[in-house]
Amino acid sequence: MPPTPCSLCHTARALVKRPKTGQQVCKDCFFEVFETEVHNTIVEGKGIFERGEKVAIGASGGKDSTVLAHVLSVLNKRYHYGLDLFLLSIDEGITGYRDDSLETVKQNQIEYGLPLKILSYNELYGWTMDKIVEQVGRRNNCTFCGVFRRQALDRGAAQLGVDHIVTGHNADDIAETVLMNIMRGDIARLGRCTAVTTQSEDTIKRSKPFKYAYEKEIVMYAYFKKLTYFSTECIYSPDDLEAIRPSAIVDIIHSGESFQLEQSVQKGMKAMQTCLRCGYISSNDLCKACALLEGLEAGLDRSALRQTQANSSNAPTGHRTIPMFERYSNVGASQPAEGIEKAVQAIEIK
Ligand SMILES: Nc1ncnc2c1ncn2[C@@H]1O[C@H](COP(=O)(O)OP(=O)(O)OP(=O)(O)O)[C@@H](O)[C@H]1O
Repeated sequence: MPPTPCSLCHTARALVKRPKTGQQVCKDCFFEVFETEVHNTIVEGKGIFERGEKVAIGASGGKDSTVLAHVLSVLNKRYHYGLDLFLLSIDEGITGYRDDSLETVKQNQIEYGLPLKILSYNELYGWTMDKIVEQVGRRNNCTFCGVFRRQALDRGAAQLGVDHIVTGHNADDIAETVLMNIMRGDIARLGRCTAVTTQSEDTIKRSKPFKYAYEKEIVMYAYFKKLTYFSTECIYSPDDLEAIRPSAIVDIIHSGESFQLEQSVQKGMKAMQTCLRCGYISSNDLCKACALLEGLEAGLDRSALRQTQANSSNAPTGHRTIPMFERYSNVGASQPAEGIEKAVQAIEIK
């Protein structure tokens, strides 16, 4: 059988079938469409960046944030965005996982020539995830990690004097979040989770340039570009987390986008304030991280999760606390794993 020609350039041999469109394309055209689609997401509407903006890339060393760092560096030069890019990594303190992935980020720092800042949970909260899991067990540890990471990224950005954080959340992640919010009936989050950029008063701007990028295509891009990334799943993630995957990813995102929040519902939603104890943005007297930390410090196990009603501005004597949040306090990278190779080979046209 003669080789299939690329459906875009019609000259080179098609090497892959795009998971997003089914088009059979050559490697160069795949790179080109992938990068152009990310650029389109970035410039759509008002655009997510402002010229000269300082932007921190949330860098975990995994495929998504590694490809994001690479593609943003490329697009920044190609389209003259004029961005000042940084890598920002949060070290959750997970032995045998984050310590290894941080080595990958350090390699990316050299490869992309971007400054890197690492901020650890230990430094910020006095707790590592290893210690938290020892105390609360594995079942609910993701709640602690998620709350702590969100705030740690904001604090790391503030220390860098950066006003904008971009993360590698992809279309599959967003589709999953849309479904979870529909199932939970969480209208407020449903409204927010499909936005490319989110920012409320006093919070650091967050954007997801990979909103429409399929996870499989991100993996393909990393594989064909031979990027250095870390491909192990978090050792504390529950086994069934990704067992159910939606197929019509973009359709789900679009259905989430079309949900409109009635004004009467919006009025009933809690107003944001700042945490009485650490000054971070919060909808309660204490932010979630301070409330969780108080439970941990009190020696509680899984019930620490329910201790979110604490509301005193003073922490109990002897408890560790989080430093005050100040926006402008301190202005101042492995081979693809076998599994990934197999996944790419499955969609490669032989
Ligand atoms: N420890 C971290 N430090 C900095 N940013 C992080 C960290 N963990 C996650 N992020 C950011 O949040 C995004 C989504 O994180 P998630 O845990 O869902 O990882 P993922 O889908 O495996 O992404 P990746 O492949 O980049 O690890 C990442 O792409 C990255 O931008």
